[in-house]
Amino acid sequence: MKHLNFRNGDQMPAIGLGTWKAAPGDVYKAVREAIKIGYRHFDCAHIYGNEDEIGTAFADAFKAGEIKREELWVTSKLWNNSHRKDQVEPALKVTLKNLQLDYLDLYLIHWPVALQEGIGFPASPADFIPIDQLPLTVTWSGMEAVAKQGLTKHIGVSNFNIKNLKVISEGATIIPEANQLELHPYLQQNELVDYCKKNEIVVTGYSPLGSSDRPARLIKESDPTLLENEVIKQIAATKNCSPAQVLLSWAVTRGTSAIPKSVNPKRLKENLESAAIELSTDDLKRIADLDLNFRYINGETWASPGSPYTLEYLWGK
Ligand SMILES: NC(=O)C1=CN([C@@H]2O[C@H](COP(=O)(O)OP(=O)(O)OC[C@H]3O[C@@H](n4cnc5c(N)ncnc54)[C@H](OP(=O)(O)O)[C@@H]3O)[C@@H](O)[C@H]2O)C=CC1
Ligand SMILES: O=C1CO[C@H](CO)[C@@H](O)[C@@H]1O
Repeated sequence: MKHLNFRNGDQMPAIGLGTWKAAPGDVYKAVREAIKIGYRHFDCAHIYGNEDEIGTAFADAFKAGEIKREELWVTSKLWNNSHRKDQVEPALKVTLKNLQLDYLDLYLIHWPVALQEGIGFPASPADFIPIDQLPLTVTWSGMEAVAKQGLTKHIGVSNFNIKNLKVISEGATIIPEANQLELHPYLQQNELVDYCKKNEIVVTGYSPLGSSDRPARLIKESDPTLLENEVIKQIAATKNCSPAQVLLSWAVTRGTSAIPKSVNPKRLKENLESAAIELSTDDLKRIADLDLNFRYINGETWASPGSPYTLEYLWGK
């Protein structure tokens, strides 16, 4: 298994298991199966609503002697309604309790967007807290505090552009160690990925298969999804592998991690094995040409009418 190195030398497995939309009942089985076949990296979040079931799967795998805690890499994320400094530790403790763990390997600020306490998703502009009232630096100081207490080994962010990374890095005692972004051939984000690499910020790509269990497609209904893209399919045919494996191999080849979600045993195996697939310079050139700057997770929830947040704030330079 390929790994990505953190600044202190800790290593995160390049392919992890995504758990968003993995339904109750399914996610327990998927995590147990994933551990059995060799997954060592799990991507979780409080907002996915299934951390308790994932925790039971971890606990049962430990009890069965299949794996030890220190052999796993577990990531979770702070939801947007807990951005005050004093909310970070209680939020992380809820996640640890649900996951039945003493510490996380990586804790991320899920979005650079603050919501009022208790709000899961905004229903009106009053549900937001404007960024000048609760700056990202305040949330980051809460993240530094939980890292210093040992509740998480590493801290980072998700959905941060270069500007927001610079905001929290200035004056920080721990420079962000990781950034989780939407990344796939239709959204390559080269400038942001390069910035992270130069600053030793480990990059994880989410929705690497185009989040195909969501209704979002491309600009037009007739456009192919990533898994149906002709170039991806042609490359897959030459390697006798699946389109998903080409997408995941591309992610790992460019030095990023990828966290495909699956609850299907055959696809779990296929995805884990993708890191062994070698892409040629010509394959990489053809995939580079597919970039459309197209987002499956477009951030519109946070930039709804009357919101203090805009798409330019989220995705601009
Ligand atoms: N930080 C953030 O803001 C975000 C983080 N994430 C994280 O990233 C993870 C992955 O992204 P996600 O949006 O779930 O979507 P993915 O791009 O991982 O796509 C998941 C879909 O692809 C299917 N699939 C899985 N493997 C294969 C395969 N080999 N061939 C064909 N289809 C396949 C799955 O179905 P099946 O399960 O039936 O196999 C599911 O329908 C999330 O689960 C979450 O952990 C996602 C979005 C935002
Ligand atoms: O990780 C993600 C998937 O789930 C959330 C919504 O339920 C998204 O907001 C988020 O980016």
